[in-house]
Amino acid sequence: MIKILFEDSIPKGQEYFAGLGEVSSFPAGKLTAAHLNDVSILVVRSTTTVNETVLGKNSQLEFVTTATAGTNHLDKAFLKQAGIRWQSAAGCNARGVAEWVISALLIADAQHRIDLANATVGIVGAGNVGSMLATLLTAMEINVKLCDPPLQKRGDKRKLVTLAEVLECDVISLHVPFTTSGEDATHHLIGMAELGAIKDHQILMNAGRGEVINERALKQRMQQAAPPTLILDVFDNEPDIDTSLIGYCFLATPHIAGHSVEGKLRGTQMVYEQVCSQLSRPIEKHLDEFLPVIPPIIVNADDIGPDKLTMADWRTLLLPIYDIREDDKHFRQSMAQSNQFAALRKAYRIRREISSCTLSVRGQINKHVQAQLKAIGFMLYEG
Ligand SMILES: NC(=O)c1ccc[n+]([C@@H]2O[C@H](COP(=O)([O-])OP(=O)(O)OC[C@H]3O[C@@H](n4cnc5c(N)ncnc54)[C@H](O)[C@@H]3O)[C@@H](O)[C@H]2O)c1
Ligand SMILES: O=C(O)[C@H](O)[C@H](O)COP(=O)(O)O
Repeated sequence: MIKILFEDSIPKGQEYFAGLGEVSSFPAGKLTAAHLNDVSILVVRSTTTVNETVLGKNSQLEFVTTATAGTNHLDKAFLKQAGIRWQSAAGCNARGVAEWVISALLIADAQHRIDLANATVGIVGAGNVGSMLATLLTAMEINVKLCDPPLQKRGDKRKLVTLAEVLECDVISLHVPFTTSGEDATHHLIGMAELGAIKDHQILMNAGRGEVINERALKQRMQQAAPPTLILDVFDNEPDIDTSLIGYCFLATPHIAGHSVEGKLRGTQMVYEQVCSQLSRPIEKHLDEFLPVIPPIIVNADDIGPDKLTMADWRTLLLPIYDIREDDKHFRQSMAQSNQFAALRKAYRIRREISSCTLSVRGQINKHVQAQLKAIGFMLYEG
């Protein structure tokens, strides 16, 4: 019987994989060659590095998949040379990250760090996360600029701008993978020169990978006069991060931007389907079976406009679904006691996405507002 090994941080892993073979799990981040005896299929998340050191001379492994968007924990060159196929859960948590950015920007607007209604958000990386973020911001009628040289070279039809143009935007939001080779490598993409160009009226956000910003240069910049507003979800060298960086952040969270219930379960669903395909088995499990239903959210039309949605209206609608300040507060308090980065991530709370929420509006809202609410992802109850 085929052996499937999965990381124990994969939500509903047992429920999804049971029946597809001889299934077992290993503790997140603690994979050893001993776990891999006769294993053909390995399913991980980003805290498990998969390389020659871990796999050793395992000849049985045929397929590795990660229930995450990022793939920098997989040594792709080694896997190719060893003849082991790999896949990822591309796009699984794009909405979760985009909603994290929007929650942060609504707080920054409330605290007069930015005038969001008149701001331009520059997005570096126009892939799944960057595109989702652009869609949601556009629904809120906020200007966006997208920068993605690799996609530009591949003929992407959207209007894409340079990194220099993004560095002039009111918000600079990073959504690139961590890469170390090629002309578009992202390691320290934001270094001394770029940080010097970012002024105190601007916001710098990173929910990509910590290594994309040169943290030494970042700390220097934050110690200089007129530093920008800094919002970080990811850090260099996780989980052993430089905790002093948190003190420079307006908002900081422990790499949970994509940890919505939907984002994580979508990841499991995607890798499950890949394993089914690998084994030529039918897909019998579906996401809806595992997603708890949320009661409708009821708002009064008068409390949200009703003819035009302001940033205050968006706060009324969106912060009850996800308020980043709760994660920021918990992160700061926990890290002040000891470095609990990994533990905080493991025990992350239940957080739902806008697109799982039905909105029931009491009273009349115009067609334009209805369209905006749908465009940001709400299901509208029209009973
Ligand atoms: N914080 C979180 O919870 C979280 C969640 C999801 C993804 N991520 C990170 O964000 C990254 C992006 O996620 P995604 O799902 O959008 O991935 P994606 O692969 O869909 O998109 C990444 C985009 O970045 C572009 N890119 C690569 N190098 C670039 C460069 N030098 N300049 C500008 N653009 C560049 C690529 O062309 C691609 O379009 C992931 O690789 C992962 O590391 C973090
Ligand atoms: O790359 C991704 O998909 C996200 O960064 C994701 O949160 C990473 O996976 P995790 O460390 O949560 O297992």
